[in-house]
Amino acid sequence: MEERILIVDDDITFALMLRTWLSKRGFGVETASSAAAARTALGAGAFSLVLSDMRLPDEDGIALLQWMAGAGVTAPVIVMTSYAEIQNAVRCMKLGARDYVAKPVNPDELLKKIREALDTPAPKTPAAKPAPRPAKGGPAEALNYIEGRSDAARQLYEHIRLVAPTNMSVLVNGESGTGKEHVAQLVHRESRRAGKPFVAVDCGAIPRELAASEFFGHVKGSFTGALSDKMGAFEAADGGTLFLDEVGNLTYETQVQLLRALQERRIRPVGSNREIPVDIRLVAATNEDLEAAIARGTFRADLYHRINSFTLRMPCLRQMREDIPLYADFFLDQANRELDKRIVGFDPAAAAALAAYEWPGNLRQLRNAVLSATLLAAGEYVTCRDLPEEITGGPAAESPAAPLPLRDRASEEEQIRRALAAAGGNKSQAAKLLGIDRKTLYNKLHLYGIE
Ligand SMILES: Nc1ncnc2c1ncn2[C@@H]1O[C@H](COP(=O)(O)OP(=O)(O)OP(=O)(O)O)[C@@H](O)[C@H]1O
Repeated sequence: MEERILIVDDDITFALMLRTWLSKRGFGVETASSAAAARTALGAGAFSLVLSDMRLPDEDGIALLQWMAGAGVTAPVIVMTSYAEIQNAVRCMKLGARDYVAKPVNPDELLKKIREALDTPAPKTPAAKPAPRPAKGGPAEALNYIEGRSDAARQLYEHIRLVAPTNMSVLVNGESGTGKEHVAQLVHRESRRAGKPFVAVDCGAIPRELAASEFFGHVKGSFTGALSDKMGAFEAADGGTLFLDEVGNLTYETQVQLLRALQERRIRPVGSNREIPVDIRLVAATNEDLEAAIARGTFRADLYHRINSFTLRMPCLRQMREDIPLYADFFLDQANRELDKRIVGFDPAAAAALAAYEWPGNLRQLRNAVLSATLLAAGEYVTCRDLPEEITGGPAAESPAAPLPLRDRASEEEQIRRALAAAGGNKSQAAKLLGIDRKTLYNKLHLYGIE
């Protein structure tokens, strides 16, 4: 019998992604977007495990745990929580949660914890069922990205999920570093071709004279240097997805050849007279305005229409400002793992500098900035000193443009202490960082007894 997991999270996109990912690993998965829906689902069917977010729209994870204990639901619970809420996760563990994972979720870690929870019977469970091993895990790549929560990001992922299951050719259009290749892979993973190959060709990197061979293959001896038979990208992607990156860089001649192959659904390797039928779904990416290229006469209109049954427009990072902290935390987590460091977060000034910057290099630039800052950070937090100068506005400009919001009383004291530390004890500077005037800061210092 398959193991059934209930995911409780009001972030529907994330829950669906997790459901797909876990289903592919052999679990039966259901989702609930509120504590009330979770109670209904738990009441209606047996689950082997519950994976619940800490914050739910109607109640928190703690209340759900208490209800489960009262209702005699013994399935182990793993809570998902942000770094800021680790304290609550600890409370959940005291209330009987089996484990917790930090969001953004690291898929390998999550799978490991799920398996551990399923393999170790709960102390009070009298007859734990023998757990059949879930299907073997696929590449960890599957969750190696995070979905933004801004309107622009939500709309992108909504469109991806609509177009992915179809056979339509997709053009991914956006600035460099916005994650076009990631999106192309996601379209593949969420399609019916997911079990088949995903073959990426960087159209900007193929020498003109080798393009035909790269796409269609060649037979030995067909040209100087063709030392053996070679399979082309079309044939390699048969049944799956062919991803043409930087499609605007194709020469006119190659565009004609591609168009023919796409129309006829057959290819002929260079030097061969054998035609091979191919079944591919095309995803192409570009950071160029292809319509302008058509107007200039450098890109064929007929090929454009072939590769562009549907356009996915990638928002640039500055259009998703509210997602910057989310991505920054995600990249920090990646960097901590990669560099074996334990940096907890960004100090207020660094966080504000990240939020205010324009990010011409988009997610790639943010990832690189966070990676190098993680390497440089000497304390617990990334500070402005650790960030590249173009982001902080130079070594002297430690004060960011955007003020830091003060949220609730619990976090306020901590924010104030961090702002003071970031400002080297200078109260005017700290007040500026916090977006409050000096007098208010003095009042608050008095209130919290901060010297
Ligand atoms: N949603 C995401 N979550 C986490 N990381 C991401 C996401 N999207 C992109 N990245 C990271 O940003 C970097 C750039 O992504 P990618 O190569 O897909 O961009 P691109 O738009 O194809 O860039 P280019 O046009 O320059 O080829 C990658 O290192 C990737 O890891």
